[in-house]
Amino acid sequence: MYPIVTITDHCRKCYSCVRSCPVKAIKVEKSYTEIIAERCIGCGNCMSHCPQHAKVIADNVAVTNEHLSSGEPVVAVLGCSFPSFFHHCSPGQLSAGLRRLGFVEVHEGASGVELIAGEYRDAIDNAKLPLISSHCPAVVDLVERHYPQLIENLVGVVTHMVAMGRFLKQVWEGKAKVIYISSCIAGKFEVQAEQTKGAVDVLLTYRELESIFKERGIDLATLEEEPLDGKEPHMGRIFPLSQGSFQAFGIEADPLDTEVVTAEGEVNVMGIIKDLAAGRISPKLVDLRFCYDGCIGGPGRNQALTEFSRRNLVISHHRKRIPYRTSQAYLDAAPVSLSRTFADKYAKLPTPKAGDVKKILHATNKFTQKDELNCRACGYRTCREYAVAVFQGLADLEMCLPHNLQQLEEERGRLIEKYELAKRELDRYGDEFIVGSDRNTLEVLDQIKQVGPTPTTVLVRGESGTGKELAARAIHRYSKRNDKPLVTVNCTTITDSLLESELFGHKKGSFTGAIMEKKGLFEAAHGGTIFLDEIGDITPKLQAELLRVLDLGEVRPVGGTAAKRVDVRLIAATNKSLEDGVREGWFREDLYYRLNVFSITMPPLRERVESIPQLAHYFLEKARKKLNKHIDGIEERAVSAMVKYPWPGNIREMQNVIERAAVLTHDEIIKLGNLPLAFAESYAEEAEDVFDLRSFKKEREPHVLRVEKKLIQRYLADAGGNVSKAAQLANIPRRTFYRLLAKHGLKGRTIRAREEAED
Ligand SMILES: Nc1ncnc2c1ncn2[C@@H]1O[C@H](COP(=O)(O)OP(=O)(O)OP(=O)(O)O)[C@@H](O)[C@H]1O
Repeated sequence: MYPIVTITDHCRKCYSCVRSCPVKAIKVEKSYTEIIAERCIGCGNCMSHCPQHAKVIADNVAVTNEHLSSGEPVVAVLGCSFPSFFHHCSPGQLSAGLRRLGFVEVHEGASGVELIAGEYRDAIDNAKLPLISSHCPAVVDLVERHYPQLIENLVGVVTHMVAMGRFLKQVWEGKAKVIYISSCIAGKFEVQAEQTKGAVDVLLTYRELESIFKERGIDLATLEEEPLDGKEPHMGRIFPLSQGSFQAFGIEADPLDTEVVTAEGEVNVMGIIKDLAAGRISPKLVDLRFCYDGCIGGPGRNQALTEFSRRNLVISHHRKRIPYRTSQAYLDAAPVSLSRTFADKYAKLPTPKAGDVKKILHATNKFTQKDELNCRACGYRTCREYAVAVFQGLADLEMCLPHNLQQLEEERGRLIEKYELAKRELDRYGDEFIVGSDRNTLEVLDQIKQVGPTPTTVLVRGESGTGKELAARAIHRYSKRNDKPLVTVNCTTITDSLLESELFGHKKGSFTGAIMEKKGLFEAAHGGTIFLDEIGDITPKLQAELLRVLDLGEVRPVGGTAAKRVDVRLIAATNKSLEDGVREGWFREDLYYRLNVFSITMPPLRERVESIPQLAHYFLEKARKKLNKHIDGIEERAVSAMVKYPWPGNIREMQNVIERAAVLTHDEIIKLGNLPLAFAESYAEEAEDVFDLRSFKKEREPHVLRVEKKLIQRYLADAGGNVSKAAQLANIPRRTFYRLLAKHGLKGRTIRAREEAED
């Protein structure tokens, strides 16, 4: 199993691991970062620096427990730095605890240091090349995986851990398992490496051991001390300290000696290795440890203690007397082979060709040296290093934070623009429909339904407030683009100079105030419809540009040369006569023909009189909702006044009049008195007409009656007073004739006789 694993759910891609990895052994996957096993040297930096604890040591607790319960003898070896971790108990108590777990013997790894000390002294004496110490497994991995040219410089001696393993296996004739307990992560690689395999069975960290004690309920500080096993080490115990290896190996070290160089910590070690690889230095021996503070600073160290305390604990352990029980087998043991070989494990990454890096830099908006911020947010030291990593498949383009921020900022701008557009639309129109059932309105609706689904440009004409914009919206709604934006622009509300940039966008710096590139409304409407209201008011320059857009289907941002393709349907509106414009020269004839492909004329409200009551109630409903006021309806007299009123401001005026009346009324009904004075006047005129009509009726009545009486008398006379005959002559029913006689107080023959007498 690989010694360091990623808990992918915990990884938040902060790139701390990328930043802290000295050898580019981290690959960025879609949602987490992963260790590249072939490149990793086990230094544990990625683990120590991960704020989310997403990189952890692979768990060896289970395998340890398996060995302990297998019935086979298992021997524990305590790494040299153990006193700086288990400082709440004595070594004897630790030994007792380990025995309780089932270990048959407990040794100190420091004895292994003393096993290899002689080998080191010999190697130095016989050195023909600058030697690199091989007791730090991270350094060995660094050379094997990244600087294979230095493999022959490595001292061909095993680490003290492997030395101990081999020694114990020999004494136990291979019948015991050896578990080494340490703070070193790289040691886990060494346990598995081909050249050192078999010496140690498991490398358990101090923390893992601590968790086993906890799990078993063993409190070390309360235990009776038990002796440790094997040969008691001496100077080997100071090996884990910074520069402790020379004393432990018995090598005279002079601080002024340039032949024997010692270095600890990533930066120093990397520097020396690079110098050696480049042939810049050639000392006799470089003694290296990848961890700062030597082996007491390993990734599995006790982090609650300072380096100073850890150092003191190791030194005081060295000075103390420790209970030991050394069996004869260890005293009689034959020497064991401590040599080893190394392998070339170099895994080459692809090298970018000329232009590859540039292409990647361009993709993250870096065109000049100044654009390369080298901010390290991606984890790489420079933008170029990062671009190379992208090329090598280790990093991806999304890791560049400044680029991401810029993109987000742009996206935010686009969203704000979209939001503003949508809000503007919603505020003004909501989901309004064309109301009205008069002949003219129905005709317009028919035209809208016909032209809507086609891609044809539409020119909507009509007086102000007749619903031209509403018609444009309806056309868009009936079109096949109704899932795409409808962008409306009133050409008179923006100054001429700004309108052009508003419509077509502008390049950064194209005019004062153009601090960043801006997309135009034509682009915002891409795929949908643009409605240009008051088209008769645009400048000749804009007319020319608009013609270009309509002819070529592309826009040219202000200050830019490159055109952008747009797919936009145009609906224009005007209340001006464009024909007059063409005649008088203020409107381009070619644009006029381009716009006037299909024209719809919105009738004025005075030509939709039949729909006035319906519209009035529709707007009352809207006002009621807007004002949240309880209003039942509109008084009959007020409706009549509206029907009579000429509505110069058309439907918009009606909407305003009703909303105003709804505000003013104190009753639950809108009355004539709530309408502007002009309505009361038009109502009074109508009332006067009615009065005149009545007086006419009054005047006419007596004349009609007189003529009617005379006629009846004549028919009666002609019929010789015979009523039936008279009715026949008059061609009306007899019953009706009798009613008329009664109405005028006449009688058949008597009438005649009297008439004759009168004559
Ligand atoms: N038939 C209708 N049914 C319902 N509401 C209407 C109708 N016609 C117009 N309106 C409303 O009247 C108001 C004015 O309409 P619109 O803005 O479409 O007119 P316009 O002709 O474009 O005006 P202008 O020429 O001044 O721009 C809007 O609130 C609109 O919703």
